[in-house]
Amino acid sequence: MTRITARPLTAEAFAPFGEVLAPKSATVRMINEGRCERHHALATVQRHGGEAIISIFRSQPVSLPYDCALLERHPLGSQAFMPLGPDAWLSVVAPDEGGRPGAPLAFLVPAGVGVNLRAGVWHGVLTPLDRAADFLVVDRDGEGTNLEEAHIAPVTIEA
Ligand SMILES: NC(=O)N[C@@H](O)C(=O)O
Ligand code: NI
Repeated sequence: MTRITARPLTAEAFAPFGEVLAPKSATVRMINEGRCERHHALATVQRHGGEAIISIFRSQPVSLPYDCALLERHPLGSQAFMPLGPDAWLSVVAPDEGGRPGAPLAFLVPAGVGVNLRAGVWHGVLTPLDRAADFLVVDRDGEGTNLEEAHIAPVTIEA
């Protein structure tokens, strides 16, 4: 079975798949009479028709080593995950190769950091680590099929 190691999340490494959602000095706009930093437009909500919605995902965890055998993508819209709790979590993504996922990559996402997956990006379903967790999720709802799943040869993700 293929084994991969979860790697630290960086904006550069994640750029082919989406954006990192974390305070970023380059985007700061001072608002509220100077009392608040607005970290502006860290990512864009993509949607083809339908509407952008905000949900909370209350997910059971996984633990490393984790066997990932199912990836999915949302062709009609982006999907952003922002943890509401104090824990680090795992984001699994993969390039597209002729309509199927290529070799997955696993990113360790620090506590308090989120990601926005661009429309059509292959990813593993939400994977909190070791403890159940709540995530704020911004994605697209509406007409059309916005979920495509791909069963892959299991990949074991290690710390
Ligand atoms: N299916 C669903 O809403 N969740 C997945 O898209 C996921 O990425 O967790
Ligand atoms: Ni998804």
